[in-house]
Amino acid sequence: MTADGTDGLWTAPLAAGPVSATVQVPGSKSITNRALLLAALADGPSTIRRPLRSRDTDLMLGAVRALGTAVREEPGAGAGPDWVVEPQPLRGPAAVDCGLAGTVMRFVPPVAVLADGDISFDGDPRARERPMGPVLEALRHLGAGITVDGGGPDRLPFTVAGRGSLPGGNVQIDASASSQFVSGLLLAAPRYDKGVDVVHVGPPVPSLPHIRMTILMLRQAGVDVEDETPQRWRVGPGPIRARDVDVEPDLSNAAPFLATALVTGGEVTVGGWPSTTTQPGDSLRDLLARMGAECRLGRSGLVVRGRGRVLGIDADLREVSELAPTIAGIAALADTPSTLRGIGHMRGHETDRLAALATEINNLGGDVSETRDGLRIRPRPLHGGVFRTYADHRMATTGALLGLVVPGIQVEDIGTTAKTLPEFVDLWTGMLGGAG
Ligand SMILES: O=C(O)C1=C[C@@H](OP(=O)(O)O)[C@@H](O)[C@H](O)C1
Ligand SMILES: C=C(OP(=O)(O)O)C(=O)O
Repeated sequence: MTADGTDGLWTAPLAAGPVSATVQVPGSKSITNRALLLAALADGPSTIRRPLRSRDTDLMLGAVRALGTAVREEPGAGAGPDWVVEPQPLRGPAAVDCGLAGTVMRFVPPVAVLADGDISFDGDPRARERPMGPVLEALRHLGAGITVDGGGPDRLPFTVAGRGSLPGGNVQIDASASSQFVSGLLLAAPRYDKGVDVVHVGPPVPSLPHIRMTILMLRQAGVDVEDETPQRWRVGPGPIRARDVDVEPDLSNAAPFLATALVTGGEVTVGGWPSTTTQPGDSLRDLLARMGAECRLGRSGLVVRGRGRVLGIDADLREVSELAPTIAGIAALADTPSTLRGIGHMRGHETDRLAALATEINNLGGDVSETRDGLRIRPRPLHGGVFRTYADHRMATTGALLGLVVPGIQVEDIGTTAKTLPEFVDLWTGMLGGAG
């Protein structure tokens, strides 16, 4: 069933005027899923406060529980319960459903090698196409036994033969398709006999802030991590200390809400914006300012104000590709052209996001072309129509953003936002309730 309960199409609400609102976005997917995994590997119980509840985090919860970890809910300060995680010896056999979650498919196999039995992995049809090879090759090199079901290329579905331990050590990896390949190895590495020494060899690694997030969370858990040499990360063996984690709001999920201020000439505040963070969404302050907004970080949160003009941008988004669909949506509504670069790896995300954005914006009358590693966007007046989403939460929120100012946009499968933000429709319509 879809949000409108009828034909699978959600009529995106048009903003009646400049939108003025304050929005609280739920917790970060990336922090929640790292915290869950580290808690499952830790030396004692811990609490995750204000975790994100969404499809991706439920899948990670399912994965750690399948491996034997006890997780119970407890009333907390957030909208939903906190999670109390009690690590247990990791056990197999078990089956892990990755859904379409990159964090589950890339972070859990390096942990599954530590279980005492076979752990099988599968996911959505699209998950079977997402890049996995370098992770499986690296794990085999570090001593793991992994068989791809059906004997095909290194993709889902596959089975990890958990043997209770892994030698670990030195490994080279091409992480140009996803930073998650590196993060996954680093998160499990303290529990390997020799830790790991990972060297990236290949074209640049995307989404480096997410690797910095991994390193920070490991260090906060008392793990020895060296990252002084570019493209090289070393994690020493040793305990992962149990620690309670407060999950920050998901700053990437804040993007379409803040973009609303820019494209409607209004003012939107996202509460609880951290003063320092490893989340790539913090770059919105710079990106939205370059596109014409005024951004102010204060006690109430991040305040973004539109000033009537929306400027195109020439930006390398390699480090912050989670923001690219929103930036592309703003660019399609701008007064001047944009070039988005450094995001070729987005062809391996929930869908081929470069193709999807170009196709769907062009279907509304836009002029977007794909380049080798990005998009060129020449603004043109858009018209209504169906905006297809390809099971991609960020396509869905981009369709909603365009629909604020282009009458008659219908977003297909708005429910796909449940991947990281099940409350999207409520938050969106709540935000517009304040439109003047
Ligand atoms: O480690 C993480 O939590 C993530 C890393 C990034 O992946 P890529 O490096 O594949 O872009 C990001 O796009 C994804 O949404 C979350
Ligand atoms: C790329 C994304 O997700 P995943 O963690 O599945 O890679 C994303 O959320 O934009």
